[in-house]
Amino acid sequence: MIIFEGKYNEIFINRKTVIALGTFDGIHFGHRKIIEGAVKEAKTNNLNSAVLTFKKPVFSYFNKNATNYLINPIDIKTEIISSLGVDYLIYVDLEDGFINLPPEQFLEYLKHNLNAEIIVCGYNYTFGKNAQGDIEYLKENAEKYNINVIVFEEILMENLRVSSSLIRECLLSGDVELANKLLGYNYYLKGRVIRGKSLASRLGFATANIIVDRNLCLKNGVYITLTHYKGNSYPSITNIGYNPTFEQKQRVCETHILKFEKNIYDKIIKIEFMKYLREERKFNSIFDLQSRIKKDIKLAENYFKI
Ligand SMILES: Cc1cc2nc3c(=O)[nH]c(=O)nc-3n(C[C@H](O)[C@H](O)[C@H](O)COP(=O)(O)O)c2cc1C
Ligand SMILES: Nc1ncnc2c1ncn2[C@@H]1O[C@H](COP(=O)(O)OP(=O)(O)O)[C@@H](O)[C@H]1O
Repeated sequence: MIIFEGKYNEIFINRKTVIALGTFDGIHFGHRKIIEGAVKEAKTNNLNSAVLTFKKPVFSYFNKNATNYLINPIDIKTEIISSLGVDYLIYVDLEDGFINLPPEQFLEYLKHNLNAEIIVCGYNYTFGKNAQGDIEYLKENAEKYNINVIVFEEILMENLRVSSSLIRECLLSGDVELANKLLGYNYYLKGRVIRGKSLASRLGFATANIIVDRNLCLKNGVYITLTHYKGNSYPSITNIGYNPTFEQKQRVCETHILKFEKNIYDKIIKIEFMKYLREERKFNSIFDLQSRIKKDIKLAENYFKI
């Protein structure tokens, strides 16, 4: 997969493309249908598949005070899109006027810069200045540019409409199980293990720490998780937040891997979130924190039946 990023008017693709359009935060079940649709259409018509998207949701660009808006960190978004067999991934900057393009210039851009033959999007896709462009506009006007439009209908799961905003709500309220169902995969984070406060010897539990974006829409607290390291997966327990007991400044994701004793500093780990257990709390002493973590570990052992 070739990745383009930056100013929209500096991006050019020579080959003819089928382009999936959307913000695709979460790359949930519905998003994957759209992207897989573009890949399939490209194969059938001997074209190249592309995804035109952004690194963060458009509303976070308009509302500079927005927090906790992001489902996927960017490397994970890229990884999932790549796994779907896409040829070109285009991350357009939100800062340089792209989202304010009048609808006809948007179509012109798709044709002249990105060589679009077919565009694929979801039923509620909007684009351009003040979201003036919608599916109706595309259907009526794309023909002038020799572009075919394929629209995917909404997807329901347990009578709920699968959407990024519903998944954000689930993750922010601790309902990881429902978020995982709607995503169609278990929510995960990935990162390089860094050095922390080196409290394991005092606390009795080693924790592998990775830095997380402060705007990830994942509720702070303790989770039952599955940690992947070097091709193996291990039951684990993870705290995400600011360690109020120690008044830490940085948001950290700390994982104690059960029945595991290895130095994994600087190694990449992947943490899959299975179940939210409790809020992060300020404890009066390390001893109190320690006995609560023992309880958390018991809960994880019961969950994994180990
Ligand atoms: C399962 C688990 C639960 C935790 N719960 C809390 C908590 O409620 N409050 C808190 O301040 N820190 C909590 N922590 C974080 C610990 O304070 C932190 O892991 C410890 O200070 C070690 O930090 P270090 O890895 O930087 O040395 C938890 C850690 C784990 C692994
Ligand atoms: N069961 C385990 N779970 C997580 N990390 C472990 C485990 N056993 C050993 N480690 C190692 O110990 C390190 C964490 O030790 P810790 O004293 O908590 O230090 P730090 O504060 O630097 O994270 C991890 O980064 C990892 O290399």
